[in-house]
Amino acid sequence: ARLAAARYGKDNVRVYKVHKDEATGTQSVTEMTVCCLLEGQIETSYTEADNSVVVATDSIKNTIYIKAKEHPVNPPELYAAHLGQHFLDKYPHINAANIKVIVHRWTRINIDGKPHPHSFYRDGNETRNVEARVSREAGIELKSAIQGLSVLKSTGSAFHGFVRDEYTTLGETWDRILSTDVDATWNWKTFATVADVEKGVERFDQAFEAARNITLKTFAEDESASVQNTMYKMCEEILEKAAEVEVVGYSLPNKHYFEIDLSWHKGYKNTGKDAEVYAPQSGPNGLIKCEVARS
Ligand SMILES: O=c1[nH]c(=O)c2nn[nH]c2[nH]1
Repeated sequence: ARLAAARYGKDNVRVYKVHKDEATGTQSVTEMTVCCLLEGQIETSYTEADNSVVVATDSIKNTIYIKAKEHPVNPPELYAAHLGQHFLDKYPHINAANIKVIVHRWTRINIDGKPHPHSFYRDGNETRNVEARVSREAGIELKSAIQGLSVLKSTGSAFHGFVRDEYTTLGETWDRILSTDVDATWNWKTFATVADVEKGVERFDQAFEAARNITLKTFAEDESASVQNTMYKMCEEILEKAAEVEVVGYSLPNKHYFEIDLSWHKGYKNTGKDAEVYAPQSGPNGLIKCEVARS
């Protein structure tokens, strides 16, 4: 037998960092969950119980905290680049670091119309994520994402004209509920160094805001003919907005809401244009994926 692939490290490292603006007394907080997996000349730790090549996962966890102390944790793309590059700079036998940063939402609470200086609430399970691969071979590869942004529209969605054959029972509809959990990703051009990531660093927050706003606006305003077509429009707009992004992808579950025929009860009308009471489905769900690149 031979070792075909190997990477190891620490997962589920929860990190919180506060920034205190002395001048205004305003405090800002960031909470994230980090995974960091290393690759390199570590084969003998698997094949020969040679631990001399192992940077302990406990040390990797410590490094995640130290780098959060030494460097900004925002944007997460910059923190991930600093963290990954550290392992290449410190350990000659480590050739790649695979990092995932999941940033949780702490949104500032507005009290009587005024933003509170140090109080926040979790407005949804949506997260902002970054996956970074920092390697000697390729440099810094960054993939940003929005995950878990649940949306629903009560109309403005249709689905008709699809294949009808002996396997088809689904009726055509010109007016349906559309609901999904947004999983949007955008891949950046490769950065050669951390300095290159740092130069024009505002690009990352701008792309995140653009991707989130385009997703919500297109979802709301598009007279959707299908999940496929609506998500394609989102990708086109994000590519247009973010010059240094090479590929945009979406993976959208179609979370179905079924009409309930209540005509058995006193002839109640509750289907088609009279539908008001629906049965939200936990599964099965449609799952529609795409990746869109520049032509
Ligand atoms: O938007 C949709 N796309 C599909 O491919 C599909 N299949 N069933 N319902 C669907 N809705």
